[in-house]
Amino acid sequence: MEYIVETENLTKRFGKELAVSALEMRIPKGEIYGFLGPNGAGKTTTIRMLLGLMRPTSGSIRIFDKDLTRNRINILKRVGSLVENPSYYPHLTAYENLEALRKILGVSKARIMGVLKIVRLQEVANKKVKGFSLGMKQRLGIAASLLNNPDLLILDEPTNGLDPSGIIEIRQLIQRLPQDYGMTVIISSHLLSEIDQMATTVGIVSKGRMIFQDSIDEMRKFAKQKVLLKVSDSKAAWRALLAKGLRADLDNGNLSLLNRTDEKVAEAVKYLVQEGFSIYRVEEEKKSLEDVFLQMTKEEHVG
Ligand SMILES: Nc1ncnc2c1ncn2[C@@H]1O[C@H](COP(=O)(O)OP(=O)(O)OP(=O)(O)O)[C@@H](O)[C@H]1O
Repeated sequence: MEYIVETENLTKRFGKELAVSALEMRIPKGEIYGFLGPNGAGKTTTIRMLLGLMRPTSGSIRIFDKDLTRNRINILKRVGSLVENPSYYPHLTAYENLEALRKILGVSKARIMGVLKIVRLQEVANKKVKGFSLGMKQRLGIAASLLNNPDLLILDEPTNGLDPSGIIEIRQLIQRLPQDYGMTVIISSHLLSEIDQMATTVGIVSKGRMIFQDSIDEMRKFAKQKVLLKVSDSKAAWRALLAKGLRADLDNGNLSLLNRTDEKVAEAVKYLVQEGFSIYRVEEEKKSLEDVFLQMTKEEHVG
């Protein structure tokens, strides 16, 4: 497999504290790599090392199959990044802000409208940034990170502080990048729900260590959610569902459906009602990243 990013034993210490510990990151080409972990897990430290902003205590980083320390400038020319909240000139327009960066990067003027289109800000290109919502500012930050037409895009918590519609906009924008532009994307987050529908590969860090690295489908097996049913007689209802061939679980008196498709849930509910059960609640079990961690640390899985 062709890896765009490959780290060996990547380690960073701050005094006695081990912020990143023997990380073996493997990011295949064209993937959206969700880099997940709770606050303080070491995501930002790892990203800073990938961007050559911080030296590893030990270990090595290969990007585009070249060693980062020896080919720093050539590698970073092909990398775009958005780390921390970007700063803008609020009294300048979106276009003018990008123009200032364009000159530094030495890319063509045409690229400015190109990246504004990608992030769907072309219509407000000539509006001052001070009137922008947080979501628009984040999109402008992504536009800036795309100016040099990178092969690898690294976004550190780009959805931080955004409302749900802002998160969806960023998601839709990022999802198109590998297909439309051949990019590989790293996106870090402390929220599984944000990464869940965007990433194709996932790396999960906890206390500086990689505790899981595999495809999103493999991760979903761990994070499998259920539909919980609150019914009048859960044990009898469970038996009835099984007898009907519907997959269900009874755990401490709590009944849940294992097949979450709309059709199967509707079928189960309809059947139980027909059989005379009262249904008080049908709800989706929400698993937090912490729940998934707990499960994963029990069965360590680094693919
Ligand atoms: N410059 C620094 N000096 C000392 N300790 C640091 C430094 N930067 C990070 N750390 C420590 O390293 C650990 C990992 O921090 P890091 O910021 O990489 O985590 P994170 O996963 O990105 O979390 P967050 O989402 O909160 O940014 C933390 O315990 C943090 O306190």
